[in-house]
Amino acid sequence: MSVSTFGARLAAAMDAHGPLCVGIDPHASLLADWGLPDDATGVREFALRVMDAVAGHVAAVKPQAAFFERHGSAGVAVLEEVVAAGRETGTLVVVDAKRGDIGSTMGAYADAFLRDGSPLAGDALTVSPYLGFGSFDPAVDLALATGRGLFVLCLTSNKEGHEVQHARTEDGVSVAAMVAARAAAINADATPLGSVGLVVGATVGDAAARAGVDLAHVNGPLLAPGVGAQGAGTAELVQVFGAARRQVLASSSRGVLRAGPEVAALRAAASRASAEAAAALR
Ligand SMILES: O=c1ccn([C@@H]2O[C@H](COP(=O)(O)O)[C@@H](O)[C@H]2O)c(=O)[nH]1
Repeated sequence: MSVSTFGARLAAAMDAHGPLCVGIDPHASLLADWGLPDDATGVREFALRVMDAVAGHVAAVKPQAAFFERHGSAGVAVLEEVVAAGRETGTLVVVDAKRGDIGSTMGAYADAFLRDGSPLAGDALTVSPYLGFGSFDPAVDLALATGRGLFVLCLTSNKEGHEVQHARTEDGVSVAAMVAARAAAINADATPLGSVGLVVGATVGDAAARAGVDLAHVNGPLLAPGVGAQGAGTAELVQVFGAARRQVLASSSRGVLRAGPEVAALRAAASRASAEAAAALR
């Protein structure tokens, strides 16, 4: 039986719902604003309410694992419920756990986040390439075999990212350009979109050009955090992505979540953010 690829499913979801991913980041401060306790029961109410509001209305959701893990096993169990809710509602789930380790350990992370039947396996996982791109070959292999995807950190939205990402390898190319080229090689023959994407912050300005990263040739999705709370909007999306804009999945967490706790208000905020991203990227 052939599996549909993550790239194909994401392209279809963006065509159907627009290019927005809503981040599910149950910050302690947001739990307080929503009148919820800062424990796993509060996180559960928060996360499932966001799913109620946006599932079926946006292309994807992106639970940030850290905000679930900080509540221990009960929090991780809530993350599993979010993954299950995505599966039940047909909403793509990008688990933002930024895993990266030596290959033998990466195989265990791949089992946890990418293997069929694992309760933490959504549709895609964020990974860190700073132990070497080849170190997560086990994750690439399992993602491609199971129709899942990866988003590899390339040009991150934080101001410190350039220290590593613009550094030059011994071949004289930037680390970010090397990461992008390796993803492009894996995606080379994929249509309509490959399944190994990059994380490129919507806040990075002209960083892709400065680092020699050819975003349009990655042939994979570009996850763009930084929209909303970190200051990026329509103009920044246009500036950062240019000719690569059709590949972009813009991501906003607090920018949408601050509209809660009412489901209708959350849905309206997501819909506004989605329309703005679409205007910039289509
Ligand atoms: O470069 C990156 C990579 C990941 N993130 C994550 O995205 C969200 C952003 O949240 P906002 O509330 O919309 O600022 C968060 O989970 C980060 O860990 C990122 O911001 N930048």
